[in-house]
Amino acid sequence: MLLPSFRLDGKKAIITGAGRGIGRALALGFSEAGAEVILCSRTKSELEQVKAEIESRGGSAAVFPMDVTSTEEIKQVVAEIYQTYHQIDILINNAGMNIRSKASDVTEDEWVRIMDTNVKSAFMMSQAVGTRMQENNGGSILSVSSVAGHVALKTGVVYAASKAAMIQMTKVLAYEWGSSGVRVNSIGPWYFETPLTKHLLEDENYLNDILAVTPLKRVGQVEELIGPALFLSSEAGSYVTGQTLFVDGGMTINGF
Ligand SMILES: NC(=O)C1=CN([C@@H]2O[C@H](COP(=O)(O)OP(=O)(O)OC[C@H]3O[C@@H](n4cnc5c(N)ncnc54)[C@H](OP(=O)(O)O)[C@@H]3O)[C@@H](O)[C@H]2O)C=CC1
Ligand SMILES: C[C@H](O)[C@@H]1OC(=O)[C@H](O)[C@@H]1O
Repeated sequence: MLLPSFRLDGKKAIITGAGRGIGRALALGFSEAGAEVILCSRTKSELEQVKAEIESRGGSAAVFPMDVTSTEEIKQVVAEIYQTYHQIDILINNAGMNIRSKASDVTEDEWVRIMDTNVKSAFMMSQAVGTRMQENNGGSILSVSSVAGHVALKTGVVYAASKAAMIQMTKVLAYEWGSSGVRVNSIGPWYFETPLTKHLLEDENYLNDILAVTPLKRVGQVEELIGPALFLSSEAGSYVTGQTLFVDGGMTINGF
């Protein structure tokens, strides 16, 4: 059998920010691929809705509310998850936010909130889960960065710095943990329709600006991230680590 498997049967996957948007789509997709998904975010009601949707489709999910900006909460909830599951095979660091200020207007509070939510959380989750993966038989960590971590956008310098940090963190964790069978990768989306971007994409002029630099001439649908994420998290990506796959409709290749 030459074809690799995208199936995740018997695998256990933690997904942060799973209550809506990209995280919800990945939770539904990874469940359909056979994984037992562990749903984390602050809003328990959203997580319960996703759990119910997964179960209605015959899948299995658990809700573990968590504020990823709290390192203590990460340590406590990850310990609780391991008491229940004993082994985690996949971690998706998806939780994130943005405050789109001009550089000259950025406040220290904005810096802290964005950096804590987007990149400190991803590192602390990776450390809490990745060190346990090394003691078991390895695993896969996937962080959701952004094209903003690779090219200059008008969506905020702090957000861009946080997403660029995720890309470099991916490389160094992959470098340190490869020998113990832990693969570490990222995906870098361009615009996808989610609650985070809905108000932006409803602005016709802003949408036209996006389409003007997007070779595929459309924004992405969250379901289109499931395949790339599955590839990097499953046996199909077994020899891929330290990489960032931009899922961007061609936006990052743009020149003139
Ligand atoms: N949509 C897009 O176009 C793009 C998105 N991205 C990235 O994708 C990821 C998901 O974005 P998207 O789905 O659009 O965003 P949404 O705002 O739709 O969802 C964000 C998710 O993260 C969770 N979250 C936010 N803060 C915290 C926190 N402190 N602790 C735990 N969970 C938290 C939210 O739940 P709750 O508020 O209940 O905690 C929610 O489930 C982000 O990292 C974003 O930067 C990257 C490129 C493009
Ligand atoms: C492509 C970016 O990541 C996108 O831009 C924004 O303003 C949102 O924060 C999205 O993340």
